[in-house]
Amino acid sequence: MAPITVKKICCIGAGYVGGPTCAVIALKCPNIIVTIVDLNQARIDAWNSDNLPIYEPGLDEVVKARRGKNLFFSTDVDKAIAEADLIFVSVNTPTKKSGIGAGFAADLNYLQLATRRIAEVSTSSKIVVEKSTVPCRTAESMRTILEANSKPGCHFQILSNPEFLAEGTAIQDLFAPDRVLIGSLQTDEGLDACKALMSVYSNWVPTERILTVGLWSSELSKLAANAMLAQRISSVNALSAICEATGANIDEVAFAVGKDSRMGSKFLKASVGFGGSCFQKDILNLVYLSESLHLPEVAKYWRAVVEMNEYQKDRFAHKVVETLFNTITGKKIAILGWAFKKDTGDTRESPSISIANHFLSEKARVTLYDPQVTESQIWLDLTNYGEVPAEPIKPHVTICESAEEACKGAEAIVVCTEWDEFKTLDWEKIYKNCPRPAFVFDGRLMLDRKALQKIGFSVVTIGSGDRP
Ligand SMILES: NC(=O)c1ccc[n+]([C@@H]2O[C@H](COP(=O)([O-])OP(=O)(O)OC[C@H]3O[C@@H](n4cnc5c(N)ncnc54)[C@H](O)[C@@H]3O)[C@@H](O)[C@H]2O)c1
Ligand SMILES: O=c1ccn([C@@H]2O[C@H](COP(=O)(O)OP(=O)(O)O[C@H]3O[C@H](CO)[C@@H](O)[C@H](O)[C@H]3O)[C@@H](O)[C@H]2O)c(=O)[nH]1
Repeated sequence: MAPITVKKICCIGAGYVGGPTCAVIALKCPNIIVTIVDLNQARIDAWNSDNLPIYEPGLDEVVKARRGKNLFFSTDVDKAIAEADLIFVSVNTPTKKSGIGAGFAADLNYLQLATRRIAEVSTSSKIVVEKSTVPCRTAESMRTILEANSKPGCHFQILSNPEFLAEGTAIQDLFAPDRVLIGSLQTDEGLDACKALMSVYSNWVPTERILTVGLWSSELSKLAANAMLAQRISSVNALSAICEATGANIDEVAFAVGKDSRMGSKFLKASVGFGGSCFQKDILNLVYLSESLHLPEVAKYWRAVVEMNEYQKDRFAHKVVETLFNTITGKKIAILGWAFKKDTGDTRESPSISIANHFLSEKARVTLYDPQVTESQIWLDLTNYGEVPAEPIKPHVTICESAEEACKGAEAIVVCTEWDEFKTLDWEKIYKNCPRPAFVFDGRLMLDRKALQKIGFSVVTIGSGDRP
């Protein structure tokens, strides 16, 4: 059979993954027409404007370079599907909120609706690529849906091509990925489809970095990668508690451990806990998968990674209360950083949310500052998207335009996100405007502890105890 040439790509889902990934494909493959579609009109309007819907360093330049040339954003989902030879399905797969598996299993409703739409509007054969993170063997149900609803003569090949980009570094991750993983059925048709997708990536990714495996291995590798990354953070965070109790220092321990070439130094930064839309969701998904496969010990093992993360967030919030002489009622507490990590405006599962809720439940007055998160997003998070009434908390929360404003008069300054600008704040000036004793809680181990102590602050850091 002649090799399949990909000329038109459709990406369903213009979110944190679909947008950047397919914008980079458009940049690197000027001969391919890439159309990114979404049902959300406001999101598509933003992609077509000067104010992109997500903040990601380097993304503006990529989009501006190709938009209107071979990169298009549209809500006309059906047209883009019908015209494409290859379709990325990059829709959200959140944790189920109700029904069987609630709180653990992935909600595959968006994925299945998109799949059904592909079958219904396609008048020619297509390669359908699972880009969303899904449980192992999802491709099988996608195939059943496609085959049951397709028109005569339309054939679909399904590939798994999970995305490994991290927010905040998405563009550099996409430009130079550690690997691109493609899973396919090991049939002639499956392998041909795999070659077609490889030909897209090989426009910029070295061949040795494009890994081809079976479908189920590819699906499971994505969950496995996230579970093992999160496990490292929970391990280092568990050790941070031992450091605080013994006088050891977690940065020193992590440095020493990470020097072992079998382990490596990355992803060993103790913190207030991991956040983001993926780690917790994907581990819970793995827990559910393990339970469904009657592997309770395996499920218990992975669940502990999430439990340790909850413990770390609670432990940090408790430490603030304890240090402020066991009460923060009526006290002003400044939270610096609302995003789940620096260089993104994304707040999904951000530890700042749990920590702020903890302070509010203790009746503190909370001031907040984040350089990228909008005030309306902060309110959505604080009210759990409208599930918690805003009125009772409104008088206790102030969202500020700068870190300095948030810190003015605060009895404690709590750093929750490692934004670079927090390192270079005018800490002397901030100190002058704080009541005494003035506390800084560094939940990211990012500030110069000695310099702050010299100014007069009492500094409490995750993973370093007071014992000499
Ligand atoms: N965010 C990340 O860093 C990241 C990284 C790797 C993988 N992933 C995975 O990628 C997937 C997408 O994540 P995201 O963060 O981009 O989600 P997102 O919520 O930002 O974007 C998903 C988009 O899909 C749209 N959508 C849903 N159903 C649709 C349909 N039937 N037709 C058209 N549009 C539809 C939604 O409106 C939304 O805009 C998830 O499975 C996630 O686990 C995310
Ligand atoms: O040493 C570390 C590293 C990270 N974090 C925290 O862990 C969370 C996740 O960080 P990161 O993994 O950098 O960002 P994500 O965008 O969530 O990316 C993860 O999740 C994506 C979605 O599946 C995957 O594609 C990526 O490979 C995977 O790194 C954040 O709250 C970080 O602050 C730490 O606390 N310590």
